[in-house]
Amino acid sequence: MGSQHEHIVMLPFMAQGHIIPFLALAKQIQQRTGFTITIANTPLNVQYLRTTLSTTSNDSSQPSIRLAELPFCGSDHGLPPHTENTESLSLQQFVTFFHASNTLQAPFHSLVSGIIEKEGRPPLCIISDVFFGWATEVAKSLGTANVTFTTGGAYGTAAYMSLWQNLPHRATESDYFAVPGFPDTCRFHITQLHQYLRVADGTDIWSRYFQPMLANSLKSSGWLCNTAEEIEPQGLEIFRNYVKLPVWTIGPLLPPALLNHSPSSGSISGQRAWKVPGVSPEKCLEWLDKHPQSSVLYISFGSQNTISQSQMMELAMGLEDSGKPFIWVIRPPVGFDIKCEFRAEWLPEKFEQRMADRNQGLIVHNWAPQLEILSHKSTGVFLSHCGWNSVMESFCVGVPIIAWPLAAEQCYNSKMLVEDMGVAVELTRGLQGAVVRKEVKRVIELVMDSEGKGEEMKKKAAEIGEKIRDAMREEGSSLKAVDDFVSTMLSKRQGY
Ligand SMILES: O=c1ccn([C@@H]2O[C@H](COP(=O)(O)OP(=O)(O)O[C@H]3O[C@H](CO)[C@@H](O)[C@H](O)[C@H]3O)[C@@H](O)[C@H]2O)c(=O)[nH]1
Repeated sequence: MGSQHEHIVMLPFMAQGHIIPFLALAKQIQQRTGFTITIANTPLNVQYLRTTLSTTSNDSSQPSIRLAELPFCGSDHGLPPHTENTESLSLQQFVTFFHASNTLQAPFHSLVSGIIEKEGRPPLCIISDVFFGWATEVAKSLGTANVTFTTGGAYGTAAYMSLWQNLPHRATESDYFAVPGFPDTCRFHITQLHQYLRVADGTDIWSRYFQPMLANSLKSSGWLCNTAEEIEPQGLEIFRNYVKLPVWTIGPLLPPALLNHSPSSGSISGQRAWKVPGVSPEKCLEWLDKHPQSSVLYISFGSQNTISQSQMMELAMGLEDSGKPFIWVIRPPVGFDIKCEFRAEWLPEKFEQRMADRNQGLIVHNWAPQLEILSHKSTGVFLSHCGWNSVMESFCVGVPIIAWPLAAEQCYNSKMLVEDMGVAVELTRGLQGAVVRKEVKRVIELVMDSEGKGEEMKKKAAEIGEKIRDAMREEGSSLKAVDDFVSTMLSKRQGY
């Protein structure tokens, strides 16, 4: 399709949950068009991208995905040195990091100018993260188009945008409230708002980042959304009505090995660079091999969230009481430096040893080979914070979810999974949410014991998995949307 010499520049936000789908999108477009793609990011993220590209790719398209470094120095903004990704942030550093990310605008402008100088014309378009609203200004000043990519789903992104753009929210604890853009029958609860959003009024430090960023991204030429028409039709209707711009549903962007996975094909392997040493994929897989089919609960709160120490204790006790096998990825609890070493005191006395002796639990520190674990036949349920990538990865292999949303749009993802899709049960929400060992045990048993609710959720997860595979097939809706997006950009080129 189109000219081989077209060039697209991509700018993901500096977070694993954003970089991973951006890279998958770059590969998808590159393979379908032969265009050159440049992914711009800060040096450490570029290093990760380079390693991932060299680990996972054995095709000749590689040289056409270029990586460009944008200078960024965390310590200039009061952040610890080498802070370039949300995975290394403590909770209170997030807002500083978000504001600091605005300083990438000037180097990004220079990068795109340099490309124009070299190639004699602007790139076909800039695909920028929803968190880099200023990319619309860069694109406009350099005579190219800007398309915003949300790495979340449609429902979650629409709720997130509407809630930040329609401040304040002053419902009382018992109150449900309407959210502009959502049907009146679809009410949200105050506990579904992150603590920052509950007090935001447009003048606070969080609103001062989010409001202009979202307003700017609504000035782009259109949106790419990491979902498929078949997965969340209502969410897409709400999202399209909200942004009032073309929306291409090009996802969910998952590794081909996961999309082609079947229960009989065994766990997939080697999909990503190893970010932080936790435990080797081999050790996880060996451990899983020792457990019966669908018997293991996998627990992870994604790449940037964690829970409180008291919640961690209750979760551990509930797990032990349930007797179910589990793999639990543990990041330091709230209040501890995110880079600090694992400490046994976060868990009940001798918990890790006891779980190992009984072969009940495997604790993984910081980062696990998630795709390998989810695609293993022994994994039956995922206790997840409901980051969109985790949700899609889980359904792709037919694994239902116990939801514990923590931040960003996760509460809205969870709401849709529980209320509209019936594919998750919510254990609790946020850092303030009550977690009691008895309830942990009850919910685990409800979902993991094969009769009734658990069985129904598993069936629904597998159905969504089928929809994902359909959308991502050659003639499927999502690949058609990629082609349509590229054709639209090519036909618009003359207009810029
Ligand atoms: O130990 C780990 C932890 C994570 N991952 C991978 O990292 C990604 C994490 O993405 P996601 O599940 O979406 O969670 P977050 O990292 O929290 O993602 C951020 O970005 C998402 C996409 O915009 C949002 O939906 C989330 O709310 C936001 O927190 C997934 O691909 C995981 O497979 C691993 O491989 N190993």
